[in-house]
Amino acid sequence: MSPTPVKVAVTGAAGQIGYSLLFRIASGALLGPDTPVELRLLEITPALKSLEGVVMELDDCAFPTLAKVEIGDDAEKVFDGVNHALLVGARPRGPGMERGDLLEANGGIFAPQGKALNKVAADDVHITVTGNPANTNALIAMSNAPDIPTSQFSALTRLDHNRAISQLAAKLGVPVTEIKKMTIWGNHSATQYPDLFHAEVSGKNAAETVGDQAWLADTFIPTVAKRGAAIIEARGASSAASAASATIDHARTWVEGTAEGDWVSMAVRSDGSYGVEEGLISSFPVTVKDGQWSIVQGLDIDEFSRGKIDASVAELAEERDAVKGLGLI
Ligand SMILES: NC(=O)C1=CN([C@@H]2O[C@H](COP(=O)(O)OP(=O)(O)OC[C@H]3O[C@@H](n4cnc5c(N)ncnc54)[C@H](O)[C@@H]3O)[C@@H](O)[C@H]2O)C=CC1
Ligand SMILES: O=C([O-])CC(=O)C(=O)O
Repeated sequence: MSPTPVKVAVTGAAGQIGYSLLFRIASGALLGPDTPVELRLLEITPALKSLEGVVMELDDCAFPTLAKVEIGDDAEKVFDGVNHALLVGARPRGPGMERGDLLEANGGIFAPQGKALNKVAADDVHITVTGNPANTNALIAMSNAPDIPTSQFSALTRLDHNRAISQLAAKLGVPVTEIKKMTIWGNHSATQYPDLFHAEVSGKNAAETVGDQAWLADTFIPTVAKRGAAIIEARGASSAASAASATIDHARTWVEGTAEGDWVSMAVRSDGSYGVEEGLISSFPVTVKDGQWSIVQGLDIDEFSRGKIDASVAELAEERDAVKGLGLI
C-alpha cells in the first residue's frame, strides 16, 4: 500500500447519501485496494453528534484502506490539503418540488465552501458537486475559488447517465456492459437530455437499434429525466444509495480515466462547445485522461437534439442569472 493517504472530503456526511458513500470510499471503491484514504467529513454543528455515530461504525468495519477520519463544522479545517472534495451537503427536495426550487436554500452553502477550498485544498483537488441544484451549485463554488483551475470543478450527472444506460439495457434485453457512449446533455433537472443518437449497443447505433422514435421521445427521455421524482414518490425520500454510487463512479473516472472507445457524462464548465454558452456548468460527453477531462468533439447534433440541448441550457442560464441576483457569483 502506498504510504501517503489520499485526502477525500465529503460534505453533508451525516446525511442519507453520506451514509452510503463513506463506507464505499473507506472500503476502496474510489481509490482501489492499494491506496489508503483519509476521510475529512464536514457537517453543520447540530449534525456532528450523529456524524460521530457514523464514524464509530466506520471504525467498526476495520477497513484496511481507511487510514484516518477527521470530522468538523469548519470548512477551512476540514478541506485543508484535500485531494478530492465531494460536495454533497445540501437540502434534498421533497414531493412536488423541482431541484431548482432549492437554489435559494442551498446556493448559500457553496460560496463559502468554494472560498474555503480556494484557500486550503491541495493544488490537485478535484471537486464534484452532488448537492442540488448541482450544476449551478458547482458554478457558485467555482466562481468563489478563483485560484483553482475551472477544469477541477464538476457536477454530477453520472446518476442520470447510469439511469439512461439501465433503461436502454432493459428495453433491449442486453447487459448494461453492452452500452457505450451514453450522453446526458445540460442540467441535472427535468430538462436534461439523455441522447441515444450517439450511444452504442454492442457497437451499433442505439437510436437505430431501438428503431422507435416515439419510445425514445415519450418514454425513455421522460423516464430518465423524472427518475429522481419517481424515487421520491416511491421511497418518500430522494435517491441516496444510487446517488452515492454515481458520485463514486464520477470521482473514480477522474482518477482512472475513461475506457478506450467509451465516454461518460459530466457537468463541466462549457468552453462554448456545441453552442452551450461559455462559462455555464453543463453536462457533456467527456473523456478523461491523466486527471483531465475533454469534451468529446465533432458529434452531429440534429434538430431534435438541438432543441432539447438548447432548452436545458436556457434553464442553466436562468439559474446562473438567479444566483447572480442573489450575489452568490
Ligand atoms: N446530483 C445528483 O444526482 C443527486 C443529488 N442529490 C442531492 O444531494 C443532496 C444531499 O442529499 P441527501 O444526502 O439525501 O440529504 P440529507 O438531508 O439526508 O443530507 C444532507 C446533509 O447535508 C448537511 N448539510 C447542510 N448544510 C451543510 C453545510 N453547509 N455543510 C455541510 N453539510 C451540510 C445536513 O446537515 C445533512 O446531514 C441534496 O441536495 C439532494 O437533492 C440527491 C440525489 C442525486
Ligand atoms: O431528484 C432529486 O431531487 C434527487 C436527485 O437529484 C436525483 O435522484 O436525481
